[in-house]
Amino acid sequence: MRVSVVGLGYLGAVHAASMASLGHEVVGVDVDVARVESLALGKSPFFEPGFDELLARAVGAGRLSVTSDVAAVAGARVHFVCVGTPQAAGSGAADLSFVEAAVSSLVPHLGPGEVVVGKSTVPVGTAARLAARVEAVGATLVWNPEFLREGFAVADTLHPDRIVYGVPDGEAGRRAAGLLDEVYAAPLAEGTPQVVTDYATAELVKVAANSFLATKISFINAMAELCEVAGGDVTRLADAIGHDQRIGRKFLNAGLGFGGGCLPKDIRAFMARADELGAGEAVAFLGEVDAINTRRRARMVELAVEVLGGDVAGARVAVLGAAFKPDSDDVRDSPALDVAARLDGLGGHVVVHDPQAIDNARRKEPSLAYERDLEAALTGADVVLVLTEWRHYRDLDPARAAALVARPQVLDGRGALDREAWQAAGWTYRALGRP
Ligand SMILES: NC(=O)c1ccc[n+]([C@@H]2O[C@H](COP(=O)([O-])OP(=O)(O)OC[C@H]3O[C@@H](n4cnc5c(N)ncnc54)[C@H](O)[C@@H]3O)[C@@H](O)[C@H]2O)c1
Ligand SMILES: O=c1ccn([C@@H]2O[C@H](COP(=O)(O)OP(=O)(O)O[C@H]3O[C@H](CO)[C@@H](O)[C@H](O)[C@H]3O)[C@@H](O)[C@H]2O)c(=O)[nH]1
Repeated sequence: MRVSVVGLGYLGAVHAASMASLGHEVVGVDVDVARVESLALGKSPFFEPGFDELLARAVGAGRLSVTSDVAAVAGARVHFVCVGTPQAAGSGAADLSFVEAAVSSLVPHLGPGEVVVGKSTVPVGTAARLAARVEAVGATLVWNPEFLREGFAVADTLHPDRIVYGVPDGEAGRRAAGLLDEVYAAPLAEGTPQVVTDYATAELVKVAANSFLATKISFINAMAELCEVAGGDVTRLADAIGHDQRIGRKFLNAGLGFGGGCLPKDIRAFMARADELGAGEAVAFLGEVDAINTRRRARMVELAVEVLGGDVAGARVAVLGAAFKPDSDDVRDSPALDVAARLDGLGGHVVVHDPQAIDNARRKEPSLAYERDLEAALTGADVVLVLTEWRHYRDLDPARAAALVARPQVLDGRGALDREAWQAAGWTYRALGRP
């Protein structure tokens, strides 16, 4: 089927190439001309495992074309809206200007019976508000939130845990859902659970899922705070409670907490929207989830100051990791980069290493020093902070690393290292939530 994808960022570009890999004829549209030029050549503008190959195949086979001219969407039967919904400047609310602009640009090119599919994460009530504009030209709006994780984006798109549609009542909604079923025929044939619901529920499913994940992470980080004052070990605690099938071990990794372009801004936007609806109390706990999360960053800085004898000024600080999570080059609200910047602000000579995110990190924090070679980053360090759990850091040989640094002191912000092995190699090992 001919489909269009408007907005080709981490979500949209992967969605477009994935739809092409399912055999659809895809036209991708983005207002960022440099991004369009790169994608049109089959070159990914960001790092995402498996995406380069998928993109090159889709473009090479002629199944994916990319343009900045939205008129090219004409003739597609399904149009996916994948533009950003960042946190608005000066408030926690979502900035919907990109979604508004994308829908406005699409409407003049829509025909009767076509379907506009919102995939961006939006505050509840957005779809109902946008639907009239789409329906005015005889098309139908479906809200189909996306749950992919960066680092696993291709697999999550092609083999999702579930597919959720928010559709309007009646025949138009049923027809639109049927057309979208044709696009997603392959994952549906694999038995992917499907939930078809109203717009509000579909929008809420997305922010509820991210709120739950954020809460689970902050819960274990709150336990880490308790472990720190009481002398417990949060890793053992997480293992023990995670054995309970009702709790589960996933998303109980204590450490520097959550960052990225989704969880932080989504819980803030949820609180802002709930306030507007007069239901702020229902999700007020998310304020605590956010506060616990940011306290972890401050605690990591304290720990660095402590092991440096009370003063960071002049010390060489090796920060391993800039991306908000491994297998991504995304530095949006990255806890690692935040801690690096705070230590730089205290006068430390901070050198940041990351296998993929240095260019993005440099754009965001230009005053930090960056080093692409891991051994060079470690050389002469007074303290080493592991802030993103890349495999490269897990695989470090602690004896070899000890020979490079000035002082063998390591702070494991992600529970990434084998504590016993590092201690055996002469390192002073400290971690959040562990004795
Ligand atoms: N990144 C993820 O892992 C992920 C997962 C699930 C949901 N989401 C949601 O998906 C949405 C997109 O997130 P992202 O991470 O891909 O953002 P992003 O910033 O990486 O990409 C957004 C893209 O939209 C383009 N754009 C903006 N306005 C446009 C317009 N009017 N027409 C065409 N293109 C336009 C931008 O140039 C950019 O390339 C957000 O709502 C986000 O919350 C993201
Ligand atoms: O036990 C854990 C798990 C994760 N994190 C951190 O939490 C953040 C988010 O991780 P993750 O959820 O894996 O990455 P995202 O790619 O941001 O994905 C989330 O946000 C997306 C955008 O909405 C959703 O689609 C996904 O389902 C949701 O997991 C990262 O900083 C991780 O380091 C922890 O600190 N401890």
